[in-house]
Amino acid sequence: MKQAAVIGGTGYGALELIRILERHPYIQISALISRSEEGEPVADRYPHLTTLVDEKFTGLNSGLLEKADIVFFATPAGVAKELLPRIQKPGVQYIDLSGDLRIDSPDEYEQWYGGEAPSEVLQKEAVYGMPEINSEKIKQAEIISNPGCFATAALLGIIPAVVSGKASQKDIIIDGKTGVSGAGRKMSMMTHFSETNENIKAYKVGSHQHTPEIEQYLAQETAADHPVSFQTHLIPMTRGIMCTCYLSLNDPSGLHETYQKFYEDHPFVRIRPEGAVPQTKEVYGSNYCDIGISVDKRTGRLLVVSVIDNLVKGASGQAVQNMNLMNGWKESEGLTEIPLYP
Ligand SMILES: NC(=O)C1=CN([C@@H]2O[C@H](COP(=O)(O)OP(=O)(O)OC[C@H]3O[C@@H](n4cnc5c(N)ncnc54)[C@H](OP(=O)(O)O)[C@@H]3O)[C@@H](O)[C@H]2O)C=CC1
Ligand SMILES: CC(=O)N[C@@H](CCC(=O)OP(=O)(O)O)C(=O)O
Repeated sequence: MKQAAVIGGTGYGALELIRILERHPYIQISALISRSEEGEPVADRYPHLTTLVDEKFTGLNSGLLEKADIVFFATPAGVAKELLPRIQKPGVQYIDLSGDLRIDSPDEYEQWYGGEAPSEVLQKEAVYGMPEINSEKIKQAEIISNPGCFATAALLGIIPAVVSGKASQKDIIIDGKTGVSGAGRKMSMMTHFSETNENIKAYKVGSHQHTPEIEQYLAQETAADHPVSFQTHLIPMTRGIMCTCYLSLNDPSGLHETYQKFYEDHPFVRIRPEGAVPQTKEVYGSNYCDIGISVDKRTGRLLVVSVIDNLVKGASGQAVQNMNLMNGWKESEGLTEIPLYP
């Protein structure tokens, strides 16, 4: 049994971690750390956890953090890069759900995230936690930089076609759509019911922070560097991300087999039958990324539709998948939840 602590205890990512970790066979939660609800019984604040979670939220300095073998940062960008070096202890594993450690170039970090880039030492120590492309490095890592939610759906959708050379890495278009829980629990006009209900809006036009992440890890897989066009839209639903990706085809033969082969050893990526496209509801509450591919013969383009639950495969589920690999446990331990339907 290992002890896990979660920092940022009252956010959606943390609450999703609690949901998964409470049923994980090798994990005991030793600390749920909150600045805003310190001392409060978790289940009083979040009644869906009644009779399931006995712990209280604690402060950062309660002493409980020191007992943890694994520390999750479910905090906004800017927190882990400051706090992690202050609490870091040898032998403890750290998994950051934020974007702090995902971008190699300090200039790019500052351009897309704002604020000062993390220290080079910390950034270099962190391994990008996308098990489908990086599992060997994850197994050796002590610090994991958990991928962004859109970046997860987009990269898993695009990589097999581009790495195999079946589609071009140039001129890729990614149309991303997300439910409102992607914005976290904090109040904002962006996610106000009246502003989102019966509405669709494009946001962060030309400035989404996952753009350099998608470009960087695509480049790492192919050794070629090309910009992508990436645009996000807010949809009136709670959970779910869909990335519809448009790529120019080089060779349409054997595409479906290429995708199946690429993910044959990866339990959380499911390739739909040829021509079929997945919907966000079909992965709701689960750690799956479902991918559908279709060839548009008229335009010579490949259409890839990739869906995830932003809080599971897009955040906390993928974080637990990484934790499993880091500890030599079965990759799917604690993550076998079947999607909720309808
Ligand atoms: N929501 C999603 O779908 C996804 C989120 N992420 C990333 O995961 C992280 C957590 O996201 P999410 O849970 O949605 O965010 P929330 O805004 O819901 O929660 C973040 C929590 O962090 C704590 N917090 C807020 N500000 C600070 C601060 N300045 N210092 C320390 N703690 C702070 C708060 O908890 P408390 O008051 O209890 O301390 C807050 O509830 C973010 O970096 C987010 O970008 C990544 C992928 C998907
Ligand atoms: C609706 C909404 O605002 N979604 C967020 C999701 C990304 C996120 O959570 O941020 P990280 O970069 O830390 O992963 C966004 O588009 O920025």
